[in-house]
Amino acid sequence: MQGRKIQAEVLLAYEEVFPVANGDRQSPIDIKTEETKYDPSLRPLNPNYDPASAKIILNNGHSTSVEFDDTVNKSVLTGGPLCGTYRLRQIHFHWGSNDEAGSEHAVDGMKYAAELHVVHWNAEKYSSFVEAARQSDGLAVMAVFLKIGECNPQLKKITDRLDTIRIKGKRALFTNFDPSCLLPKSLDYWTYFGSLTVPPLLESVIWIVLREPISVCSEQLAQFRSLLSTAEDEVACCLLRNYRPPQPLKGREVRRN
Ligand SMILES: CC[C@H](CNC(=O)c1ccc(S(N)(=O)=O)cc1)c1ccc2[nH]ccc2c1
Ligand SMILES: [Zn+2]
Repeated sequence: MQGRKIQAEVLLAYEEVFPVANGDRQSPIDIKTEETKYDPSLRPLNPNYDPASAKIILNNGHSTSVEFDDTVNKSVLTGGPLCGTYRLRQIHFHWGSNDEAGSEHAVDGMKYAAELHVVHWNAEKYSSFVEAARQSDGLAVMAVFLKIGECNPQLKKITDRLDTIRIKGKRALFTNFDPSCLLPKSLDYWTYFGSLTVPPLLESVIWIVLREPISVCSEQLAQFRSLLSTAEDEVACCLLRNYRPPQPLKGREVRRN
């Protein structure tokens, strides 16, 4: 019982530091497909990425990300639920300590093995990512579920580089990469208003969750788990899981195209 008491106290402290953690539009959520609403005004998604925008692959201690040059409108997302042009900033992944869980969003209570996030910001209205991250329509994140199955040859371009960035803070050149290669055939989606799923949990994200998953094999997930959450001078600790559990919907609507 002692453990539970401490855990509750830690959780309380966390919510005191990040009151928004209890906000009205927190992410991720469990998408109850029967309650989603078809919206004929939703347009097709139109990702348009230039592989030359890819710059580096990074281990930031809580995930691995590929960072893109977001100083010009070279790689953008338009269409879908979005008004205007959202500029690609980075992609990153969430996974679990085993193949049974690891995605952040769930579908009718079911979790996938992992989840890819493609992060964009509203460069039409705001002058930087950090400024956009404080606005209710500042960010647009496309989420793609990773389902256990065949090894994914496109994902291999990323998992094959993870051994060069095992330690937190490590980065390596990573260019000539178009993240569209990680998208499923169908770009059908659900969309809702939410937040970052990592502190500072800012409520500035228009979420676009693709309905069709892509494949990943156990060996590729094991490579993600072998990343370290610790820096050079610290005792090595593997990044076994980095997903936030689903948060209360608080009356929000989830629309589908
Ligand atoms: C504004 C926060 C940001 C760091 N965090 C992120 O970029 C981020 C992006 C996406 C997601 S998810 N899982 O929801 O897709 C979670 C976190 C960030 C970026 C630059 C900064 N410079 C100073 C502070 C600072 C904070
Ligand atoms: Zn994420």
